[in-house]
Amino acid sequence: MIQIENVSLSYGTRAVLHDISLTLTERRIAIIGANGSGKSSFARLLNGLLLPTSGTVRIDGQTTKDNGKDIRRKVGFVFQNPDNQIVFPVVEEDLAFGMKNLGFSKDTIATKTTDILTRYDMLHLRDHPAHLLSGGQKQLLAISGVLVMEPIYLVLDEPTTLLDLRNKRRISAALNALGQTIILTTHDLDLIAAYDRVIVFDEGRVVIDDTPANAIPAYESLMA
Ligand SMILES: Nc1ncnc2c1ncn2[C@@H]1O[C@H](COP(=O)(O)OP(=O)(O)OP(=O)(O)O)[C@@H](O)[C@H]1O
Repeated sequence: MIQIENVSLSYGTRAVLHDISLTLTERRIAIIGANGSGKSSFARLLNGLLLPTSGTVRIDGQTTKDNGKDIRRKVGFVFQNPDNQIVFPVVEEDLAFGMKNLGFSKDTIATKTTDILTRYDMLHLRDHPAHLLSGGQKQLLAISGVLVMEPIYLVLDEPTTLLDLRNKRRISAALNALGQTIILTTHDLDLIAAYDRVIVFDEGRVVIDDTPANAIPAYESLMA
């Protein structure tokens, strides 16, 4: 369970999130809102990439402030642009990096690499230069690099924004098939139509928190 208790966030003197309290228990949660409404900042609070200026973010009882290492293991984070996440030149090396850091054995790393590449039809790309992958393949590699570390929660910041329709659908299907709890920010309302919960941010505040059937039309009215 993720508990956000009276969380505010400022960058210097600029306040961008204001006194947010939420308990996140559903398996599929979407965060939507206008540009600059604070979605990415909120997402980054969930795995301790950012710490609140005031208030507390608690993951299964542990605060992000005091348990950074555990939290980053539990809460995987996928950035909007996979180029910011893929750090090694070859696909296999990039997947191995996080697992090596966690102390996984060579055999485990090899098996998990084969498994995840097979799952996403990319086994033939094992020795391929990562920068030559297509946009969709890069995003799948970025997601794979997080999944092999076995997070319980997966936070994704606009995972389909840079993708064409075919790749959007591919990523959407890949996410739907996962057992993890997913929290994602997006402008892609089709992606979240079957989600359990949609939270709408406006100027750093939660203004709608409902099912997609209710929240999406309410958001569209807000933006009209
Ligand atoms: N590192 C930073 N330093 C200062 N201000 C920042 C920083 N990151 C974001 N901001 C500001 O915080 C506010 C919220 O930004 P954030 O990226 O969280 O919004 P967002 O809803 O994700 O926007 P978008 O839909 O455009 O990605 C914006 O006004 C932005 O300019």
